[in-house]
Amino acid sequence: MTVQVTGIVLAGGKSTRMNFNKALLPCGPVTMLEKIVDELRKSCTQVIIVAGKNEYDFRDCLVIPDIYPDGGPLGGIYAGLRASRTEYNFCMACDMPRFKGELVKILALRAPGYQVVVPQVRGCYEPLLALYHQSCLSVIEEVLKAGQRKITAIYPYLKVNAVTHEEIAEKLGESEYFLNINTPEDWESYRGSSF
Ligand SMILES: Nc1nc2c(ncn2[C@@H]2O[C@H](COP(=O)(O)OP(=O)(O)OP(=O)(O)O)[C@@H](O)[C@H]2O)c(=O)[nH]1
Repeated sequence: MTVQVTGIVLAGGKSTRMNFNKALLPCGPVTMLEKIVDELRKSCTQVIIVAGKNEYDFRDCLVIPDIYPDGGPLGGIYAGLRASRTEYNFCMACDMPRFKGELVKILALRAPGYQVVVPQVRGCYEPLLALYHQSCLSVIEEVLKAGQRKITAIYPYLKVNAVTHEEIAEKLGESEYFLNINTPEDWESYRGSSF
């Protein structure tokens, strides 16, 4: 990997649709959050969990609260970047059980010269599975202060490198690394396939 990367997991959501904290859903013997942190450790120098008001007890991880209450995932990215010591940071949701740490290395190779490196799956950005440079902070702050919560609202102001799913799959193999779980139905379907 050409650049050092901090892994930032956003785990401060309300999990309203699941009606149970998604980070704590069991994936085999561990929770979904533990599974993700283990994968991030394969590629990242440090892992930060932005917990919002939730409480997590993780050794070897920095667990921090949000800075913007009700800032949503964009606010979580902001808090994570503020706490990080590396220029590039891989920010992701806590509800993506098929995530592979190798993805961070694939995106990091494409980072030099860009502020955001984001997978594009079937033409759509995956903004909660992307690299963000520290220099995004001022734009994120402006967008949050303007009351916007959509992560992609920051993209028009930044140098964004979109990496297609096909390019990623060439290196990672065909996997649903971008799958995210929101509802009990999503969870049942995921469990019905495999961990
Ligand atoms: N730190 C932080 N993370 C958040 C916040 N809101 C959402 N997230 C995280 O961002 C990711 C995507 O969140 P969503 O699935 O859109 O929202 P959610 O609140 O978790 O779930 P719903 O209430 O069902 O919409 C998840 O990993 C959440 O834990 C927030 O305000 N702060």
